Amino acid sequence: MGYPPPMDQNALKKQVGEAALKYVRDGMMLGVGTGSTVNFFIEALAASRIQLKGAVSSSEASSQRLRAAKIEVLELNDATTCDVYIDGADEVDRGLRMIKGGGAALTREKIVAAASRQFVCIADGSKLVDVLGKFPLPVEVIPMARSYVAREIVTLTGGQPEYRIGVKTDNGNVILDVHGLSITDPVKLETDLNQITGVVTNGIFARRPADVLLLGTPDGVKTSKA
Ligand SMILES: O=C(CO)[C@H](O)[C@H](O)COP(=O)(O)O
Repeated sequence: MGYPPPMDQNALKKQVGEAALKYVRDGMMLGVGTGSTVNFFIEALAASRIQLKGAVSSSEASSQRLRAAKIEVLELNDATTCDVYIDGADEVDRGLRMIKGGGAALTREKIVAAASRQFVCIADGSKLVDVLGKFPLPVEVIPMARSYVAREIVTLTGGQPEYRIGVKTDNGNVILDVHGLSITDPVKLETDLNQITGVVTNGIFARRPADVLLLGTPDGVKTSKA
């Protein structure tokens, strides 16, 4: 005894979920992402006294949690822009570029991130990588184009696309997870994948990286800025 037990991944997610409150103020229009780290953020927000103008959500799942916390959820078309967007990541590099979409919400996440003035990424320390790509890259695809897009992805990247069976996105589409990538030029691959007909979008967030990264570590929250 004498040493505190190591913090588990959920404790680190909770830590950064709570730390993200520092970026949220009364009267803001808030963009809210998707996933277990964001769920901790929503819990912290619900327990706070912050009075938002409203929230724009990146998924039906987050909208439900926000409404349960009595936070008004608006359509992006009505909100126009968000002051801050808070979201997690599956991988993040030191340039604050990310892979996202493990929860299949990548397209709406990318849209809300694009329409937000500031993007604060919250992640536990295991998500930090030198090179993106160990986490299979999610690509949202129009269902009828699935096989065609998979073949094009093999030709373009040399990676192995795998159909995420049983998953339908909030937009009614399917997900291909691309294994075996080492993404040394994330902006180029993000752009090139989106040129394949039938791709809705892919989970590389490099053209619009995060502005701030809050990384949960056993030594506390580490903040990096772009
Ligand atoms: O991109 C996402 C959902 O599409 C999530 O941000 C990502 O999967 C991280 O999830 P978690 O916070 O549960 O680790």
